[in-house]
Amino acid sequence: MEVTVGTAALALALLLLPVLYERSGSFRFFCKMGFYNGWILVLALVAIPLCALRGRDVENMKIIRGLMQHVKHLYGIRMAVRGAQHFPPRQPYVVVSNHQSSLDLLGMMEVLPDRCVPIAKRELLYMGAVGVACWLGGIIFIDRKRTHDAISVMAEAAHTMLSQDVRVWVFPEGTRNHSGSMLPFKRGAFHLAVQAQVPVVPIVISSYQHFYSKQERRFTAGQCVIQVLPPLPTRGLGPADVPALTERVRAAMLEAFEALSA
Ligand SMILES: CCCCCCCCCCCCCCC(=O)SCCNC(=O)CCNC(=O)[C@H](O)C(C)(C)COP(=O)(O)OP(=O)(O)OC[C@H]1O[C@@H](n2cnc3c(N)ncnc32)[C@H](O)[C@@H]1OP(=O)(O)O
Ligand SMILES: CCCCCCCC/C=C\CCCCCCCC(=O)OC[C@@H](O)COP(=O)(O)O
Repeated sequence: MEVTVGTAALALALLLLPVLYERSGSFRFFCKMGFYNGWILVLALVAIPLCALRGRDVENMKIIRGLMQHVKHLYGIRMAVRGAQHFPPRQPYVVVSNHQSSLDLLGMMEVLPDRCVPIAKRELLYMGAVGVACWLGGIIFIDRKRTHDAISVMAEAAHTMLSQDVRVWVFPEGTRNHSGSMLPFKRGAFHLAVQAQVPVVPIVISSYQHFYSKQERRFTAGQCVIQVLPPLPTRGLGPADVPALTERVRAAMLEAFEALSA
């Protein structure tokens, strides 16, 4: 008898789910975000054996990028890339981009250059299969609670960039920012570029506000623009130039962000 009641309750709940999905925006939002994270987990499980053939290697980012590129279609997100001609050919550089949400992964994978790895918070490493896939992809992990260690990792990255022809992608805001603008930039990416004497390539992802809002629990189909801005050279610059370089790049990115998101 208990089993029958339980089964009936479960069946009723399952029948109600599509109604709830149709009627409740919040429920839809959580389903979509849950699926996003779950699907990335599944993709990571696919990526691991493929990447493991090479071991930890930045070339594995091509596999990760390839596996991620269909995800935007599942959500009806159209992405337009502008300014791709600004990527310097055949040399290391530091990409800096704004960071609104974990959806930025979609934009990143849309334009991620070959041999380019993100710098990520250490916590990602502990996300099960996702962490393993990131590690195999050569992603550089930093402990944000230990400034000194993070700076050492960045200094090491400057050597790796030059010795192994690697590009690095940094979110200089240092955290996701849903405010509709940009946080002040941390200077790590710019120290890195100056230490390696490589250009900074700013990338701006337009606001998601018209199709995605965490606060309002709204997530519909939509469109976003990914704008690659002209690179800024750092040859001849030293540590004293880093604050001005940081502000210059932020000002250019903010201007582009406001224009793209208007
Ligand atoms: C198929 C599916 C598979 C899986 C799916 C694939 C997943 C892809 C994953 C993508 C991951 C993306 C993840 C993104 C993130 O995790 S964002 C968060 C982590 N990133 C950052 O934090 C980068 C930005 N932060 C910085 O640059 C910081 O400066 C940092 C280096 C981290 C240090 O931060 P903090 O402790 O807060 O200190 P300050 O920024 O205040 O800096 C202190 C002073 O040190 C100077 N400084 C900074 N860096 C350097 C350096 N490299 N060399 C020398 N000096 C440095 C800085 O200027 C400060 O001094 P002043 O105040 O300027 O005098
Ligand atoms: C054994 C443990 C199992 C744990 C399983 C967890 C499963 C999680 C599955 C998928 C997660 C997909 C993660 C996508 C990565 C998004 C990158 C990102 O956006 O990181 C945020 C970081 O930039 C800034 O972090 P904060 O805004 O400071 O916070």
